[in-house]
Amino acid sequence: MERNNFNAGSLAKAASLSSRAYVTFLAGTGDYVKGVVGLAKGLRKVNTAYPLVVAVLPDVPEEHRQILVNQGCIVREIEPVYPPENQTQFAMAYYVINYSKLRIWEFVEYSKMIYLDGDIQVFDNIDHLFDLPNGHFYAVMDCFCEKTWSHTPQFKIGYCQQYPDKVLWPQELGPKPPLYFNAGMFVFEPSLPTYHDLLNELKLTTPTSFAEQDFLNTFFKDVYKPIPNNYNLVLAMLWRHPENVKLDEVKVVHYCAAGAKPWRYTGEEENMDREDIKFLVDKWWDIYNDETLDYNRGPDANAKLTAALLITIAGVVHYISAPSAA
Ligand SMILES: O=c1ccn([C@@H]2O[C@H](COP(=O)(O)OP(=O)(O)O)[C@@H](O)[C@H]2O)c(=O)[nH]1
Ligand SMILES: OC[C@H]1O[C@H](O[C@@H]2[C@@H](O)[C@H](O)[C@@H](O)[C@H](O)[C@@H]2O)[C@H](O)[C@@H](O)[C@H]1O
Ligand SMILES: [Mn+2]
Repeated sequence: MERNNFNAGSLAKAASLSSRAYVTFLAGTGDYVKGVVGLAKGLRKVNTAYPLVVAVLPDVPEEHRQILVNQGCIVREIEPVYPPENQTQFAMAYYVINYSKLRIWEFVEYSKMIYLDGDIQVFDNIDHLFDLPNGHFYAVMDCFCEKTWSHTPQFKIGYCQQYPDKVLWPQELGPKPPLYFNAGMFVFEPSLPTYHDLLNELKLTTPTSFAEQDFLNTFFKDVYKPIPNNYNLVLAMLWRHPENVKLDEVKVVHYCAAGAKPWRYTGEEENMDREDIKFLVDKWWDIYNDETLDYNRGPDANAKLTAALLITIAGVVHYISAPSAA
C-alpha cells in the first residue's frame, strides 16, 4: 500500500509556505487602488506561491476593499501612525501618511514578508527572496541624484552611492553616509518587539524629508543588506545611472519618479517622454488590462466553473429521467 507521504516534513513545508506573504499599503479614496490591483495581477502572472496582504487605512472605501478581495488579496485594516508634531517639509506632503507602513511589523502570523509599494510591479518571480537568511533587512539602494534630494549634502556635492567613485565623499564632511535604501520594496520579518521598538523610537525622532523611509534607514542601519537594483528599479536610475541598469534583467519596477504612476501617466513631466518609460508604463497596463489574470477569471477557474455546471446539469437530467419510486 502506498505510504502516506504527508509527513511532518511536508507539514512544516506547508506551514512555512503559509507563513509567508507579500504586503502592500493602501491609503485614501483615490486611484492608488489601481496600483494595488495591478500589483495583485502581476504577482499572479509570475505564479507566486504566496498571497498579497493589503494594509488599508480606515479611509479606504468599502468598494475599494471589495475590489481587492475580488482580486484575491487579504485586506487588513490598520490604524494610522503619525510622526511627532513637526515643521518638517516632507519631499511630498502626502508622505506623512507613509509612516502608517510601520503597522506591518505587527503582522506576526507571517514569519517573513516582502513589502511592495502600490506603485510597484513585479515582472519576474521573486519568491526566492523569502529564503534569504533571517535577521537582516533586505532592500535596494536608492539614488540621491533627483532634485527631491536637493536639500542634502550628497546632492549638493554630486555624491551618489550608486556611483561612489564619480564624486568622492570629502573628509571635511565627516564619515560617508551609511548605505541608504529605497523603502518601496523590502524583505523583513514581522515581530512584536521590533514593532514596539519602531513606534517608541518614532516618538523620539524628528521627522525628515523622506518620512518613514529615512526613519527605517536609521532604525535598520546595522542589519541592512543591499540587494541588486533588479529587485526595485527606482525609475530615476534610467537617466541618472543607466550604466547600472540592464532593463531585460529587471524583475521589479518602482514607478516612483514624478509623473510615472501608470494609472495617471500623461507623458508630460520631465523624462516621461523617454521610450523606456513608455515601454514600462505599457507593460504595467498590459497586466492591469489582462482579464485572464483576474482572480476569479483565470483559465482553470473557467474550467472549474464549466465542470461544475455540467455536473449540475447531469444531476438534474438524471433526477428527472430516473423512474419515480412506486
Ligand atoms: O495617496 C496615497 C499615497 C501613497 N499610498 C501608498 O503609499 C506608498 C508610498 O507612496 P508613493 O509610492 O507615492 O511614494 P514614492 O515611492 O512615489 O515616493 C504608495 O505606493 C501606496 O502604496 C497610497 O496608498 N495612497
Ligand atoms: O515616504 C517616503 C517615500 O520615499 C521613497 O520615494 C522617494 C525616494 O525613493 C527618492 O529617492 C526618490 O527620488 C523619489 O522619487 C521617491 O519618490 C519611497 O519610494 C516611498 O515608498 C516612500 O518611502
Ligand atoms: Mn512608491
